[in-house]
Amino acid sequence: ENNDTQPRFARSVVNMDDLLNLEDDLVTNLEGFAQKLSQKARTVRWGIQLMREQLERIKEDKSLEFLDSFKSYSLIRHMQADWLMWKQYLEQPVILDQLNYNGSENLKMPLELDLLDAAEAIRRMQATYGLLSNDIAKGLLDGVQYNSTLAPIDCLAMGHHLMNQSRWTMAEQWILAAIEAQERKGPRTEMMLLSGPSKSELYRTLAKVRIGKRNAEGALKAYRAALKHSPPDPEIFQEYQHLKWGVLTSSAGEPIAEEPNDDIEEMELPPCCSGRCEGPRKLKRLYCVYNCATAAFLRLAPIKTEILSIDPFVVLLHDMVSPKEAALIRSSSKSTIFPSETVNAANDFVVSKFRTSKSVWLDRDANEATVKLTQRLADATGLDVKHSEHFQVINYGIGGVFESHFDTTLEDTNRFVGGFIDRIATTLFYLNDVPQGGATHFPGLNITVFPRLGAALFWYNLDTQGMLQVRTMHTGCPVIVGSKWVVSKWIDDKGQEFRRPCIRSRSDSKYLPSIERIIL
Ligand SMILES: O=C(O)CCC(=O)C(=O)O
Ligand SMILES: [Fe+2]
Repeated sequence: ENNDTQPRFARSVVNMDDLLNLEDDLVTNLEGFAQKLSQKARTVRWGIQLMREQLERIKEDKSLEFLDSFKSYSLIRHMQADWLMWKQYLEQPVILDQLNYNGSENLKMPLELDLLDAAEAIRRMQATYGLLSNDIAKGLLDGVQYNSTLAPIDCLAMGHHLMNQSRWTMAEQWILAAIEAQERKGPRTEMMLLSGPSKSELYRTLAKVRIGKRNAEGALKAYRAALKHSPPDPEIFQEYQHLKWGVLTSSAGEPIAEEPNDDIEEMELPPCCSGRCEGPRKLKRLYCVYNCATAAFLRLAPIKTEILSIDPFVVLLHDMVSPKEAALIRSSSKSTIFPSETVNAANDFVVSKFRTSKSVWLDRDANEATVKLTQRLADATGLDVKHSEHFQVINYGIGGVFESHFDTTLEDTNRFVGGFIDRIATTLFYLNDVPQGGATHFPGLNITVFPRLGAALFWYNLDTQGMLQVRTMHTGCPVIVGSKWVVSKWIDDKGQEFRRPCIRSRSDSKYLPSIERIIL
């Protein structure tokens, strides 16, 4: 993908202000244009009135034969010259002032690619949480009713997006939602003035989707509805007739693309982003401790530590980031944050659909907050955080996800050769509450952690012999409402040899100076 220089509006919330400002400028600009148009219309109307009066005065004379020579002169002059002036005036276009998008960084319009990003995000969110199109259109998201709805044109556009992918079943849901939205007479959009969609267009699209689904009966029914709602439309009628004859002669048109399998597995999203799944979970009950063991300072200020799993070791550390620190980190990365990249098979960094977020690296001295976080993490984990990567600030926008993955970079067999460094542990600091969705989920552990401002999720990717713990596979679940800000910190295996030495069995783990000692 060579779209790496595009703003990718859907992938973060940081550019939404730019978009709102741009929309504001565009509307103001259009208002200026409308003013010029009304000015012109006023001039024309006034001209009409003056000419009418003139005409009445002339006609007041009983008969045209008595028209005096001055009046005749005046009429001829007017008709010969003034109408030319009018013609010129009327033909002169009213110009819409050009906004300078191309030149300016903050005046970028969303592209087709952005709409694609946004529509894909909604499709993924729907598949992950099992949301029905009509519920979304009515503002009912995973059981929560919001005071906002989608317009018919929004639903129709989702339908078109899915039709392009031959996802007929979902497309049909969206077109039906569009029809319902149309009937609901909810908030109106200005496009109703220019391009509808009309009822007949919606039903015609429904017919096309049903042809895609090979549901000829349903398609005919939709065509009949389209015809009922439109003035006689030969094009629709012809489509209807074609289908009818095609059905009667049982050669239902050209072959149609197979519908792709909308399995969540195919999208590598786990089935339980909602956190409401039954399933094996080793730790049946909440298990909390005050950690005052991994640093002397913690005897004064122990860290509330929630143990989520023992093997692999996963904990949720509380009060690791203050609201002020979180705000500082967010604001200091807003201008530098960029579409996140992942490494592909050819080892290139690419903007991918597996990770729809924006991110930026901050080193430990970037600001007061990163300095504090570094110290707190060292205290909380007992690890040597000098051996770690920079902080990575991540923001997810519409339906933002990070599909299931491991954080490690090496194969087990390469981990101890050539001086390569791998990520022994991961920390995710949550910088805000996410109103809905956006959990970090471990499919292999049935653990779903919803972001809470200030909490930090910590786990070991490698076991005490340096091997990958396969159950540390994890997912950044789609954000449903709001946005999600996290900071990740990956800790190197190299450099922790004395803090978390290689040991053969768990019973030896009492010799670990690192955080695992809190469970002993
Ligand atoms: O955002 C999340 O919850 C997961 C992030 C993650 O897995 C990563 O950055 O490696
Ligand atoms: Fe990760």
